[in-house]
Amino acid sequence: MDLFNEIRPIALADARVIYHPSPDLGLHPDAIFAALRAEIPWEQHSVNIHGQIIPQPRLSSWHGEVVHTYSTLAHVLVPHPWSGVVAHLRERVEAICAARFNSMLANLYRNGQDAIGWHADDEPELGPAPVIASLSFGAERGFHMRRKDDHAQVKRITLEHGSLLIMAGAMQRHWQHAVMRTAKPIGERINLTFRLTAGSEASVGAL
Ligand SMILES: O=C(O)CCC(=O)C(=O)O
Ligand SMILES: [Fe+2]
Repeated sequence: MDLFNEIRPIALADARVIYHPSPDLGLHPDAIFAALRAEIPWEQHSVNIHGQIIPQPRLSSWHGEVVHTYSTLAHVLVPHPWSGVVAHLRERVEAICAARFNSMLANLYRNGQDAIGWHADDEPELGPAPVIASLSFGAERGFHMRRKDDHAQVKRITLEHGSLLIMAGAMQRHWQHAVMRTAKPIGERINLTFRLTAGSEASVGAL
């Protein structure tokens, strides 16, 4: 059996979701984790909820060619240029997905208390049916999905060290996702989500 090509479609109505437990990323996942941990400039981002500045329960870093000015963010995020292992992974993931990505959000979940709440990556600049490629390294975490119009429809998968989750089709239109807090004593997890964002590429140089 060729483990690198073991691809598992996730059955989700009105969405296209594919899970690769061990895609060929050209480097061992342990080495990728160590390189990402050291190379990425991890930052504390905050959201502005009705004038209250709230730090996110994780560290993050934007990379690529697109400036993000999402309404909930408390500050404009100027992305870091592609470099090192991040640039390498972008090429590998583009080849595996046969898709182009110009933006990547990195998240560092320091322990089980770090999380990301229910949301969909449905910003207009991602388009109606974005392909989002999500790489996971380090501690395994549960990835929860629920249907936007029926929160009783839920699905949970485990994102393993070195895995790739591809979210496509109308996933972001019909489903939300989250990584919940856990009381389990677990270590660090790094997640990278590669996206293709329209619009603001030209403004990078202006900032
Ligand atoms: O950590 C994950 O697996 C998900 C991250 C996520 O949903 C996001 O950055 O939009
Ligand atoms: Fe997301």
